[in-house]
Amino acid sequence: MQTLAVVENGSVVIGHDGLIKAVGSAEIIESQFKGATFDNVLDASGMCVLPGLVDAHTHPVWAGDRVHEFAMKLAGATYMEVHEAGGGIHFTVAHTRSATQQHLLAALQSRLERMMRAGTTLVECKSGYGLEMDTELKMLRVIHAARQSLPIEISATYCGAHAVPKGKTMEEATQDIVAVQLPKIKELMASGDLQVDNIDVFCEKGVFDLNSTRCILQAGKDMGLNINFHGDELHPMNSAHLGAELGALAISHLEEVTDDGIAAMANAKTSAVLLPTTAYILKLSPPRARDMLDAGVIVALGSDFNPNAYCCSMPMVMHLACVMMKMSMPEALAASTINAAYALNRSQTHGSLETGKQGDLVIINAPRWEHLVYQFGGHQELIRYVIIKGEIVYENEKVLTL
Ligand SMILES: N=CN[C@@H](CCC(=O)O)C(=O)O
Ligand SMILES: [Zn+2]
Repeated sequence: MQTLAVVENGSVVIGHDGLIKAVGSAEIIESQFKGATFDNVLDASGMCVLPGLVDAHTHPVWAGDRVHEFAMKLAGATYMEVHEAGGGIHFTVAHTRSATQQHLLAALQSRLERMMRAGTTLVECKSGYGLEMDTELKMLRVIHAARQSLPIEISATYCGAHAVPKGKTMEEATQDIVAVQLPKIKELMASGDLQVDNIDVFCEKGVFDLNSTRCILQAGKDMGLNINFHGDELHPMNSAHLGAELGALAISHLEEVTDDGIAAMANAKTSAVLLPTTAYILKLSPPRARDMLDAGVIVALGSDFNPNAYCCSMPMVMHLACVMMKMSMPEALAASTINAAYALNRSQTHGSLETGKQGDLVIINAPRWEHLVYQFGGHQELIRYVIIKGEIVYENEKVLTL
């Protein structure tokens, strides 16, 4: 992760199938493609071409913002105090349950477009503000519809165990998920009505304990979903051990992971999806990225976009990861591209500029790629083009000239 393969004076060729046909020295590629005709040629002289960014953790389908709770937290309330008082996830659940599918889709599309303008070309999107079958399905359908209407690529996650719904015990909620919700999702996946990739649980004191988490994740795995869950965020829960044991692809947060948990994840090749925005907003001690990297854990990053952490920008996440979690800029970029693709089981096709992979690019108007991390909040002026499968999905004519 420390050594990125930076090509000076490079070219990249993307075919009509959206895949990279060649990448490397411009001189070699020019002679290789002599006489070829191209639909479009972009002159990126003086600019940098990076792989499209991958956001490995978001909650982008919801109604009702929580700006009032931001004020409460600034005044000293903790995340769990707000949650236990019926706010937090419960507030968003009430608003999302009563929102129409159409309203949720319009909100999701505008958030995804915002992410795309910040360079994200592949994003994980969770359900989890329904906590009962109808609303969870409504959210998954909205994610499915966004996938069909926008070029940004989506990895969909069922997160019906995001909180214990009001009026149910944890055991009852677990039973409902395993015996009612997951079988229905399985049926809709089989008929092609839904495409769900991952299963998630918020494994936390006062939410889902280790046993319930195990039971839900195992049931999801049995129907072919990748395990990708919230663990060891506010309290050490042994989530890392559980994830390693179940063959989880990813565990998010991990602010409170133990040394043993880190070793178990490294051994099992379970990636850590670290979310600096959450630690920043909730004033948590930042996840121990350095210890994880030193132990050989596959570290990825995500924006954690949700009504608690309203951030759509992976460049800002990379900056925070460097400053708060002591990651280097190359590590932050690898964590937001190839490693984030790994967390979503897409590293064979996404996350780097290699022949045969998908032609997803971010082109910035700066002489060094590091500007994308360094210019905090400056991505709107820096990003010149965003390209997905060889198509320009965002073009910004107002880029700054340095
Ligand atoms: N920790 C649990 N879930 C989210 C927060 C969701 C919310 O507060 O609405 C997270 O990843 O930070
Ligand atoms: Zn989350």
